[in-house]
Amino acid sequence: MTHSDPMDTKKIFNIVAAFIYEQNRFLICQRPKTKARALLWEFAGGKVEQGESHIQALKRECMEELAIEVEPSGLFYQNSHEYEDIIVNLFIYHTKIIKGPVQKLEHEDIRWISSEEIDNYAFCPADKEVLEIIKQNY
Ligand SMILES: Nc1nc2c([nH]c(=O)n2[C@H]2C[C@H](O)[C@@H](COP(=O)(O)OP(=O)(O)OP(=O)(O)O)O2)c(=O)[nH]1
Repeated sequence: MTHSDPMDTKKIFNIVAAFIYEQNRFLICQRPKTKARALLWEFAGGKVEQGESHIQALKRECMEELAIEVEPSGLFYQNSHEYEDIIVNLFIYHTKIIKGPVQKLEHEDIRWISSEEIDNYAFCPADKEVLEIIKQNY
C-alpha cells in the first residue's frame, strides 16, 4: 500500500435516511443526475451536519428534499458501506409525515412502492441489506 493510497484518505460521513411507510407503500427517491450515485434510488435523507443530532438532520433533509414535516421515531437499520469515493455510516429511521404534501424539490423522481416492487429499482448499494429486511417484513 503506497502513502497516497485513497483507502487512507476516504472521508467518512454519517447519513440519516427516512423509512416512511403508509398504506402498504414506502417512499423512495431517485438521486439527481449531477450527484454521486446518480439516478440510483435511496431513502430521503442526507449528511448529518456539524452540531446536528440525527433527528434534526433528518427533519431538515425531509423539509429540503420533500417539503414535509416529519417525526422520526426508532432507528430501523444501521450499516457502514465503503464506496469508491467515501465511506458512509447509514442510519435509517422509522419516520412519520406530520405535514405534507410530499413535493419533489431535489430528486429526479419520487415514488411510493410496495415491497414486492423493490427489485424493479436500482438502489444505492449501501441499501441492499435493509431492502431485504423490508421484503421479508412489509
Ligand atoms: N439519503 C440517502 N443517502 C444514501 C442512501 N444510501 C446510500 O448509500 N446513500 C449515500 C448516497 C450519498 O453518497 C450519501 C448521501 O449524501 P448526499 O450527497 O445525498 O447528502 P446531502 O443531501 O447532504 O448532499 P450534499 O449537501 O452533500 O450535496 O449517502 C439512502 O438510502 N439515503
